[in-house]
Amino acid sequence: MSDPDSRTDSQPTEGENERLASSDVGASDPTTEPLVDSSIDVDGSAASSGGENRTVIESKDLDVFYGDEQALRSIDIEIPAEQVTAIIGPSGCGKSTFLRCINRMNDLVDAARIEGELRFEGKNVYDDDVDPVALRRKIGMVFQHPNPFPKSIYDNVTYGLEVQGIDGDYDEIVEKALRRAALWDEVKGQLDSSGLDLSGGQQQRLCIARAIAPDPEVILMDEPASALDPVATSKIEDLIEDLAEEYTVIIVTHNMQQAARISDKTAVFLTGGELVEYDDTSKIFENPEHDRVEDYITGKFG
Ligand SMILES: Nc1ncnc2c1ncn2[C@@H]1O[C@H](COP(=O)(O)OP(=O)(O)OP(=O)(O)O)[C@@H](O)[C@H]1O
Repeated sequence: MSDPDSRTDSQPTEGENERLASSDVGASDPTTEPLVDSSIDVDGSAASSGGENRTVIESKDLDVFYGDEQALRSIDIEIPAEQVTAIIGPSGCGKSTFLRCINRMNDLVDAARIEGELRFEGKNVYDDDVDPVALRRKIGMVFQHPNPFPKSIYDNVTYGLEVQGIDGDYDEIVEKALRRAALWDEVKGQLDSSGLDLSGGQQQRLCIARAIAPDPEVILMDEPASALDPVATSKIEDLIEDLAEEYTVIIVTHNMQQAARISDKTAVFLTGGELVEYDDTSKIFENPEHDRVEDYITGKFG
């Protein structure tokens, strides 16, 4: 086991809130080493054209270590565009670690070391010429606990646009993002109110609006509903399914019913950081290939 004191949990502490929220919308983190200047060509790559089920995220032989501890082992996966992919597995199997590799959030963890490839639109995001800030504009993130800034609802949504220097009609972008996050009707008369005055479920939808305002291609969600009540959870689940019409959504969840309800594909990670099975969600839940996966799905362990 790794030293618990050296661990930065996948869930941000209060003090890390702004730092991570800045990162979820692509802001530079001044507390880390300078990031590479050049930009990833995320718009023009040949890999970005293609039909249904084109691969957006692909890992090849991906290993992740925290110090001497290996958290992920030789992960090979191809994640399709505009679908919901769920990542499930018991606590500590590396789900959040994998998610954080995709938009290089692990750069913020000093002890983390990555080997192998993690491709976005065919480009290895760990190449020297990739700018993590540009990458995070294309790959937004939503965390377990809603983490709006202590700013107005409007400013929460525009935050990522400002830090990334994105021009445009902010009023229009804010309305579109809030509509997309199924929050507009509830907040349109109070855009100047603090985001912190919203309910937990509304705060999480505000964080989703903040993540989609810069117009990403991929949205990563780390247990986005686990801190919410059943009604708020149901709204977030409906929203996730809607978002997949336009975005590629990758969600870590402990809730197997949730994975079965909302995802198209499911990846099952098991203890030791292995990806044991990855397939259509119906196949994983109805007829998995591996006994260990069946045991996990049926609650024999985990
Ligand atoms: N910042 C860190 N420093 C050191 N070890 C870490 C760090 N983050 C995660 N780990 C270790 O890596 C392994 C995988 O952790 P990770 O949080 O990715 O698992 P998980 O499947 O998301 O767990 P959970 O479901 O409990 O959130 C665990 O052994 C964990 O202790």
